[in-house]
Order: sequence, then C-alpha cells, then structure tokens
Amino acid sequence: VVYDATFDALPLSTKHDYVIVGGGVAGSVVANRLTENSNVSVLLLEAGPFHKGVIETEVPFYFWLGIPSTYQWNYTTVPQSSANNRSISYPRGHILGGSSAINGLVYDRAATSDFDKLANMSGDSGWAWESMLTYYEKLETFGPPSDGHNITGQFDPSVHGFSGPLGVSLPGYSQTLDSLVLETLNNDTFPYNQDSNSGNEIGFGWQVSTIHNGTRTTAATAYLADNYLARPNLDVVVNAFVTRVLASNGSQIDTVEFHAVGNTTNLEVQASQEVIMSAGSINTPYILLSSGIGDNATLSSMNITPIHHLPSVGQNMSDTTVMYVSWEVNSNDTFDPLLNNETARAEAFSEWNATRTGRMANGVINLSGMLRMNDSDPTVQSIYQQYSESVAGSNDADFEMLFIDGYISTSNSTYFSMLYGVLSPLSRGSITLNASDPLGPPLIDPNYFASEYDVLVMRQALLTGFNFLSSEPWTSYLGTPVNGLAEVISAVGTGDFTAMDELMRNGVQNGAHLVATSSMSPYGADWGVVDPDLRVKGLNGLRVVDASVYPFVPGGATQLPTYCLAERASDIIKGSQ
Ligand SMILES: Cc1cc2nc3c(=O)[nH]c(=O)nc-3n(C[C@H](O)[C@H](O)[C@H](O)COP(=O)(O)OP(=O)(O)OC[C@H]3O[C@@H](n4cnc5c(N)ncnc54)[C@H](O)[C@@H]3O)c2cc1C
Repeated sequence: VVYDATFDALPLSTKHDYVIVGGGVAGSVVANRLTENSNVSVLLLEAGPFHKGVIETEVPFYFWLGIPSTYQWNYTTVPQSSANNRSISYPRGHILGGSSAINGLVYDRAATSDFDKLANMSGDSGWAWESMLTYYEKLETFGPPSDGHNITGQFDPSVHGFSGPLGVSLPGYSQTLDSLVLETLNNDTFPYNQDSNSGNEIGFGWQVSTIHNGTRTTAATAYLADNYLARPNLDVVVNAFVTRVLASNGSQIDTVEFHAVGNTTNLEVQASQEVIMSAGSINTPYILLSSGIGDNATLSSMNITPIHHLPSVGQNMSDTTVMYVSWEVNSNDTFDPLLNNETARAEAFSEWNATRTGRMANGVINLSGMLRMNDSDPTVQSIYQQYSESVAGSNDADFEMLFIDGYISTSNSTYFSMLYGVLSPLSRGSITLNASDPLGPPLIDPNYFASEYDVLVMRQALLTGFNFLSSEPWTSYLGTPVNGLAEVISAVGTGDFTAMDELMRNGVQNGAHLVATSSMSPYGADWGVVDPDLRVKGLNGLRVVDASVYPFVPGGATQLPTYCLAERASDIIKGSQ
C-alpha cells in the first residue's frame, strides 16, 4: 500500500519487521527483495513524492533540460578551498526512486579489480567480482535501443541479464558525433571495447543507459512497480521526512522518527527486526549524526546526546572529480537547438510522446572512453610511483572521457563537449552537522582537488583528450574553444600548466558519485561504519545499505554498483532471518 504522509492515516501502530529509510536506488531494491517472502513485512519511508506521472523523470533528455527543484534536495557544497573557494551545487534525488530519477542515466558496473579490491579490503569474498557479476546479471533486462538498430558487436550478451527488473539499453539515436569518435579509435592508444561492463572497462565503446522503451528506468519504476506495490506485506510512505533513529531499549535500534513534509509534528514507527538506512551518501550519515551516532565529543559540543561513539560517520567522503570543456562546432546536428529553440524542443517532445523515439528518448551520451594513463611517459611513471595506493588494477581506468553532443548554454550556437572524470580520486571530504545549526542542512565538503594526485590525473586526462581531438576529422569539426580553453591549449604546448590548472579549479563540478561516508571495513577494524554484512558497528538492529558504504568510488559511475550492492545486501539480510 502506498501512503502519503501529508494526508493519509498512516499504519503507525503496525510493527513492521523492517523499516527502510529512503526509497532511492538501494532502498527500493531491498524493499522489493525482502517482501518476496510474504511472511516478512516492510515499511519504506521516503521524503520525496510519489514518482508516477512526473514526466521530467520519464523523458531521458530532461537530464539536459533540467529536472525541477521539487524533485531534488538542492544541496550546495561548502566553499572548496582547492577549487578557488567555489561552492558547488550538489544535486540528489528527492522522489521515490531517489537519484536514479534525476541522474545522468549512465550505466557503468566498474571493473573486476574494483570489486576484488573491495573483497580484500573488507575480508568478505562475497564482494568480489565473480559474486557481484551474478547480481548484475540478475538485476537487469538488457533490451533493444529505442531506434531498434542492430546491436551486434556493440555489447557482449554473455555478461548481461535479460529478465531482471531494471530495463537498460544502448543508445537509440544516431549522432553525427558518433562517427567522428569511432573514426579516431585505433588498436593502440584508443582501443575499442565491445563491452566495458564485462569486468574490463578500459577502452572506448557504446554507452549503456538506464532507459527502456525510450523511457528512463528508475529504482521505483523497476523495483516498486505496481505488481510489487500490491504486495500486502509492503507499505510505502512518501513525503515522510526521517529525522532520527532511536533505541527504545539499550543498543537495539528499533524506532524511526519522522514527520510529514510541511508538518513538524514528530511521528514514530517501530521495526521488530531491523532499521535499514538507505538515505544515500549525504543523508544517511546526516541522520546517523543527528541520532547521536558519530564522534561523541563533536556531538556533545552540539548538544546532541551521543548514543554510540563511531567517529567515521560522515568522514572519508570520496567523489569522482569531473569537469566539462567545450568547443563551438561546424555542424547544426547537435542537441543545442533542443535547449535554445522552443519549436525544435516541442517537435522532439511530440516525437517522444507519440513513439518514444528520437533525441528525447536518448541517453546523455552515446560513446565514452575509460582509460589508464600512458605509463611509457616518465611524468606518468612518477605519478604511479608516488601514489601507488591509488588505483585498483590493470582493467580499472584512471579517468574517463565522455563525448557530449552539445553544451548547456543559452547561446544559439552549436557545440561539442568533453566530460572528464578522475575515477579513483584520492581527495577525501566529509558530511558534518553545522555547529551553528545542527538541525539545519548538513555541511557537504567533497574537498575536490585537495589531493595533488587528482590534479595530476585530470591534467593527463585533458592532455589525452587534446591528443584525441588533434587531427581530422576533428580539425574540420571543431570551431572556437569556449571559456578560456584556447589559452590552455596554447600554453600546454610550452609545458606550462598554470592556465590548465586554473581552468580545472574553476571548472570542477559535482561528480554526483559520492561514497564512503558510512564506509564498510573488516569486522573488528578500528575505522569504518559498517561491517562487511553492512551492520552498523557496535549497534544492534541497524544496517546501512546504500552508496555510502563503498569505501572508494567503484571506477565509473555509482548507480549500478549501488543496485548490485543492494541486491547482495538483500540476500545477506534474508540469510540472517
Ligand atoms: C544529478 C546526478 C547525476 C548522476 N548521474 C549518474 C549517472 O549517470 N550514472 C550513475 O551510475 N550514477 C549517477 N549518479 C549517482 C547515482 O544516482 C547514485 O550513486 C545512486 O542513486 C545512489 O543510490 P542511493 O540508494 O545511495 O541513494 P539515492 O538514490 O539518492 O536514494 C536516497 C533516497 O533517500 C531519500 N531520503 C534522503 N533523506 C531522507 C530522509 N531524511 N527521510 C526520508 N527519505 C530520505 C531520498 O529522497 C532518496 O530517495 C548521479 C546522481 C545525481 C544526483
């Protein structure tokens, strides 16, 4: 049953076996999997509204047009001291389905070495690639692209699933840009990779997206579809803002405090088995800290009664470091007209509406590259030597290059953009309570470029990109570089990186792949927030299942690793019943 906390009578007196906080990627998966057993009852509390009928979260192209602020948390980082003190907007999804309803739709699983590293770090071989691959295959339906083109050679069917809840597909709109990228590939420096989701992510290939039948798929459309919501043992409450978890008896967490959005009266619900935190990498640690689970001294100084000393809560935060660079192009075939011309937008929308095809049905990119730095270059050798702890393994990329068929601007020109991302960043930040207003929004500090390593890798990424674009067909296609890029390009020729570093510090954006604020660590470790079975260390009845438990960014993007983690977590929880 779905309830709206703002007007429905809620099932507050019913004690559910599990109460899940947050109906995003992880929360939706766990709610679904646990209620497969009709003897197990689950209550899911979500702060955002119900997802159905929200067109901006259905049409894939709305990622570029902009998703309304009602469906976002509208967070901003604290000034970033290594990014010219800029405060950077930090979007998160505020709707059933969570950030999967507003994200860039990019489907990346990360590499074998990421998961093998996680298994080593945590001491639990169940987090290794071989085991996780079975969950990746279980969770997806790899469907046809929206234009129905033949996808032979564009992916490897042997590592995909065809009957899971989450529909995914390859690009369904062919762009002029695609042929330029493909023409530039070679077997040496810029190799083609038929499927970067096979465990080896290195190379360039067709980008899978969370799109099915030309429509965005989210954790809610996939795991909280009508047939699942009809289960009598699953209750979902939307517009329910969780403030704290509480222990009514010793160290057993069994109560969740919340209020209806727009109403400050506190309500409580109880779990007879467990409370599962799935509020995401910002709000899970924020709720734990507000509940008195964190560093005792810091909490006391803010007049919050500590209930459990766990100093790692909110610490160790890591995020992909990303930036865009753009050029005007000598072509009219880019997506810019959809941003700037109402008629073009209306036409594309009617096509989507009628047939779920066209640019509006497409993901944000068609082709992407994931690369390691060139280790025959002495500069790179010295980076690898100095930061030997940083990267995972030989099939894990240091950086990504995403090819974007336009540019977010109001100008009438047409553009090409490249998005660069440092995939295994070493900068670490934090989520903390605001000492002057502990009940207000948390302080979000990704600490971008605090580690020199991230600066050095971003430089290599940009240089590799310039190299990629240095000859035909690009020289004819690209026009004027935008936003100071021309000076950067001319200065690197002389070995001067001052302008490039300044462009980076002025240009770094939110990476959107925040992790590690409730980090997993081995049983008995004196750091970390959860054990490898995702139970909060030292407490009973409380688990964290969301992106915040990853101790490092699983190379690439985080939504698929979070779906996959939640699938395995559901089995772990079932195994402990
Ligand atoms: C703009 C953007 C672009 C992104 N692009 C990509 C991409 O292209 N590819 C990719 O792989 N990943 C991408 N990501 C990241 C990906 O979406 C996240 O890693 C993933 O959604 C994390 O899942 P989660 O379950 O941890 O959190 P979320 O999916 O964010 O879910 C958390 C849920 O908890 C709810 N919640 C939070 N606080 C409370 C509270 N106090 N009470 C009740 N409910 C609460 C939220 O409303 C939300 O529904 C992007 C994210 C964003 C925001």
